[in-house]
Amino acid sequence: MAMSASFCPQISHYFRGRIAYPFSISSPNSVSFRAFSSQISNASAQVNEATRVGFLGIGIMGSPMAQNLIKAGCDLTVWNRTKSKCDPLISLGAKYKSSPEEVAASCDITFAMLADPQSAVDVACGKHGAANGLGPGKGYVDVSTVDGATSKLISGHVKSTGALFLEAPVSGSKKPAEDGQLIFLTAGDKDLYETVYPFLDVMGKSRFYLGDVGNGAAMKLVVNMIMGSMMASFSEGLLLTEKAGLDPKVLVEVVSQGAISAPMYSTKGPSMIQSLYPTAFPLKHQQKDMRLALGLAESVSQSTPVAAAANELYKVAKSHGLGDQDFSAVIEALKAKLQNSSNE
Ligand SMILES: NC(=O)C1=CN([C@@H]2O[C@H](COP(=O)(O)OP(=O)(O)OC[C@H]3O[C@@H](n4cnc5c(N)ncnc54)[C@H](OP(=O)(O)O)[C@@H]3O)[C@@H](O)[C@H]2O)C=CC1
Ligand SMILES: O=CC(=O)O
Repeated sequence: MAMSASFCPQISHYFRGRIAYPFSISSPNSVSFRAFSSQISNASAQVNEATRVGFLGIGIMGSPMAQNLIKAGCDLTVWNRTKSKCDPLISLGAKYKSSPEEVAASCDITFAMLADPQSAVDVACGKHGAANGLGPGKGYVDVSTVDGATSKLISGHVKSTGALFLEAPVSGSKKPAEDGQLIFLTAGDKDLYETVYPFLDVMGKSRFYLGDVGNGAAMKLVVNMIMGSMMASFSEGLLLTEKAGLDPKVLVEVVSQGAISAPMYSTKGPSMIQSLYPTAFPLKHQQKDMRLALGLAESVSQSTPVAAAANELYKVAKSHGLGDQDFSAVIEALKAKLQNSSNE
């Protein structure tokens, strides 16, 4: 889907003290909407403390996001499949309910941060799922990374109750989640976007409103497709440096000073050199995102050979039991390939 965007800072305007940039995006496939981007500061984020907020899915991302909502003074109710992960939040003042349905029934706005499409659908639409507790005047905000079709399915269930729906996947990992520095890629009910943006501002540093449900999911998948390919390529570079008799630590330094510098190389490179992969973004989720991004590309008949090759590496890494390690462990799949070819 070839898109053209015109970015017009000269018509930027202040939006409740935050810098906001409206800009138009049109696509030959008939998508035409006004995207809205806003850069924000957590310090100025003001939440309505009377709003009852729910949070479903207390994993690597959900836990710090929920913690930031509590710190901002939110009346927060949490649920997680594995209840023990809620305990630290309960000790910080969160309430607990024993099903997504009960959380949604007792809250005005419910956020969900689930692993993948299946869990996002189960939690929203399954037995005792959130949709059973939703109704007019309520909102459901799914911040999980899923594909557009899944998001539309969840939206349909939510909206059939009379509630509003917003998809809002995030770019940014464990540390940005802890620091309230996530980037929200939202789409769906604009009224709900207007209601929840103060809560997004507590958890993030910027937000984009991208129009119809599916556009936020698609943007997130494109970003993660690029990220997955970058990490696979960086892994090849680290191993090639070593094979060529050079110091990979110097490669990390050289890369950090040039045009291809990216925080991910500087933060993950040193531990990758030591074969350490402390989990910030689980490899199984990166492979899920590559798979969903390839599905998106297929749906618009775009060839993505680089991402397809990278996806194969993530699949190999997963098959070696590395799914719960950080996605930088993809380098181990390349090491295994090198080992196999040197044995031949
Ligand atoms: N980690 C990262 O850097 C980032 C992750 N994301 C995306 O955010 C989402 C969450 O990621 P993250 O927090 O890292 O992942 P985790 O694996 O740490 O957490 C996943 C969450 O989903 C829950 N879950 C999984 N399966 C089910 C199920 N069948 N029914 C109910 N709940 C289920 C887990 O519950 P339980 O605790 O019981 O297992 C847990 O709360 C993913 O979509 C990921 O792609 C987006 C940006 C960055
Ligand atoms: O989805 C992962 C991220 O770092 O963003």
